[in-house]
Amino acid sequence: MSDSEEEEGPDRQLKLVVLGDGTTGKTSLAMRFAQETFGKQYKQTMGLDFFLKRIILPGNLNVTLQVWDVGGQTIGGKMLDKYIYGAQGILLVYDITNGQSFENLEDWYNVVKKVNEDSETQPLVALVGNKVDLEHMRTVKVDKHQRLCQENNFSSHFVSAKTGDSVFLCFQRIAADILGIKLNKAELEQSQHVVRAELVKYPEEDNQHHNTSNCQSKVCSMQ
Ligand SMILES: Nc1nc2c(ncn2[C@@H]2O[C@H](COP(=O)(O)OP(=O)(O)OP(=O)(O)O)[C@@H](O)[C@H]2O)c(=O)[nH]1
Repeated sequence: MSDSEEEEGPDRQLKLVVLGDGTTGKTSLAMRFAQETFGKQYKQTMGLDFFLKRIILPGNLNVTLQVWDVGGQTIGGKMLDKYIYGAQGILLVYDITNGQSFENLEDWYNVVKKVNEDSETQPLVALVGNKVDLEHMRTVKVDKHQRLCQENNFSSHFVSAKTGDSVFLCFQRIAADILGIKLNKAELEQSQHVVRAELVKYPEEDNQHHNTSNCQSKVCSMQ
């Protein structure tokens, strides 16, 4: 074995399937994780999209995450079972501002259970509340989320695909849990994404207006 091989260690592949209602932000989450981008424009996923991302877990373990981003409209369709089959991890995603998307996770989870009913190994299931940047519009109480996790032994995550808040951490924790690796506090903190505030740029003439006496509250806004 060469030095570089020794340093890098063996590669592992994990299949993670992202499920949940349309517009909860599944594609945005996968794109934020795999490509560090976010698009405000909604484009419905027809069927399935794939994303690949290689991460390194403690012990120099290289893990390639295959993220299967399943369109919200596939529930009840013929292909869904096939997409879920063989997954080591399932992300059940809802939008914290949309109560129905939380309630509907029961249907998604029922499909997961059905697909795995004869399987010896069960996938790890993560409950992911997305859009925490819209905390002021939250309709799904944190208590409800925690209860569902406890009742079903789900791992618990709150993220924002928009700001990137806790997105890498979410995937890293899921991969580590599947592989039975413990992340220490420093590793967890390192993965916490610093939330970036966007500066609102006013047109030139507006700037003059804002540079007057009451400018303090208007020049810099956070979105
Ligand atoms: N504010 C906010 N908007 C988000 C966030 N994540 C996604 N969105 C927006 O929500 C809309 C839907 O996002 P998608 O990622 O396409 O949702 P999806 O779950 O993949 O939808 P389907 O393809 O229909 O299953 C888009 O307009 C996104 O820009 C988030 O964290 N915060």
